[in-house]
Amino acid sequence: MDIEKVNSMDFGEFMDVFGNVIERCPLIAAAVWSKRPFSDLGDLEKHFFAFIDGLPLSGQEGVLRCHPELAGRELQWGRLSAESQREQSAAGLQNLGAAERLRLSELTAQYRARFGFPFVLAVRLSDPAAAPRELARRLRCPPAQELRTALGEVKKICHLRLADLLGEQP
Ligand SMILES: NC(=O)NC1=NC(=O)NC1=O
Repeated sequence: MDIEKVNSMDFGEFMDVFGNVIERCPLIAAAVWSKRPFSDLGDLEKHFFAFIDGLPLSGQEGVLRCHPELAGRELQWGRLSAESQREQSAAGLQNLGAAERLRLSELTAQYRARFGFPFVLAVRLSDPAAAPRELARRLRCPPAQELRTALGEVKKICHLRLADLLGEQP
């Protein structure tokens, strides 16, 4: 899909395609539609990122809270969005051993208890086996710093999803 096609989309088409590039936050795509025409993928992405950066703290935390846990119940029960399902299963999170799954769930529970939002990691860009180690490292970060790190992961996921949709190299 090229950027001219994107610019020609009406609101419904745009939402059908881009509504979930930020996981379970269609409001962001609905707002970004107003910014058309977009010059290229980078311009489209810039508007998604700018919306997130312009949110108040409560809104930024809300974006993170819309993300499913890594290898959590929603993955077990097949309740993930198509995009998350693809990402998490491609990262092998569906095939964790019982001990690995328990370790990850313990760490994600500690993380959520400390920060008030789930641990978000762009699993397509990281070694999934390193997720527990990365989670344990980030668990020790100051809240303000961790919020920035987590939003950075949301942006990486957004970039990958947009690149997929526009048929570009991520
Ligand atoms: N909590 C998460 O990090 N979730 C996810 N990361 C991805 O890359 N896809 C997800 O669903």
